[in-house]
Amino acid sequence: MNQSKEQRILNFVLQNAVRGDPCSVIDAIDTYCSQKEWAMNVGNEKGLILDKTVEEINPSVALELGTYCGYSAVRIARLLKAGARLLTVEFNPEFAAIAKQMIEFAGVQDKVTLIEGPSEEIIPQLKKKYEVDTLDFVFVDHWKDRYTPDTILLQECSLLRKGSVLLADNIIVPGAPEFVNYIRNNPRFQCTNYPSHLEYMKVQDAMEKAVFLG
Ligand SMILES: CCNc1ncnc2c1ncn2[C@@H]1O[C@H](/C=C/CNC(=O)c2cc(-c3ccc(F)cc3)cc(O)c2O)[C@@H](O)[C@H]1O
Ligand SMILES: [Mg+2]
Repeated sequence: MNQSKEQRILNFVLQNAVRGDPCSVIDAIDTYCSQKEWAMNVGNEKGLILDKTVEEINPSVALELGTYCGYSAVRIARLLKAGARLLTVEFNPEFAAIAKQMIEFAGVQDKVTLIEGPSEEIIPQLKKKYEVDTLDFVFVDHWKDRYTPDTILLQECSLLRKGSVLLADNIIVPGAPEFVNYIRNNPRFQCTNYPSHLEYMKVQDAMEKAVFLG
């Protein structure tokens, strides 16, 4: 059975990155996906916006919706302080298996809890099953039509506190118009738009930061 693109990305990392060096893993994925096969990793340009947001917040507990191959999980986890943790949710078993290996190779597995399952099922479990009180940071990068329902679900589950920060990818491409409308017209969120480009392309994209006001 021939390999998947995600398997080819992982193989390229295993052969070209340095075990235990998250930056080499990030660079290897970006090299492969810009030169060989495009893939929907947040990439290096939007990745820098993600880095700056994570560094500004310095979260103790972070959540990612949509792990895919683990590129942004490695990006986030490498910046977390001692004792801080990232919970990342992925419902495709094949992608979860790839991401698990990617996270372990990068050496950030002690900071990352990869949870296999759909976000709508996992979010309500975070408090009791995953011992989360509230989330300091949420990176939203899964199905674009799920951004709004999951943002509402996070609020319903009392997982956001005054100052919790959401950062959403792909505001322009593929776009999340319903989410943009919801979050920018919601008085409980303070929004900031960060224009950028689609990963590995010259196409315009953007990220949206939304601070929960409590
Ligand atoms: C059902 C909702 N709940 C979910 N719970 C857990 N994991 C979920 C969920 N949804 C999706 N996922 C996973 O998140 C990932 C999906 C991400 C969706 N992202 C995109 O579609 C996307 C697409 C593009 C893109 C841009 C331009 C194109 F021409 C083509 C594609 C760029 C991006 O940066 C993207 O993030 C997958 O790994 C999927 O299995
Ligand atoms: Mg994305």
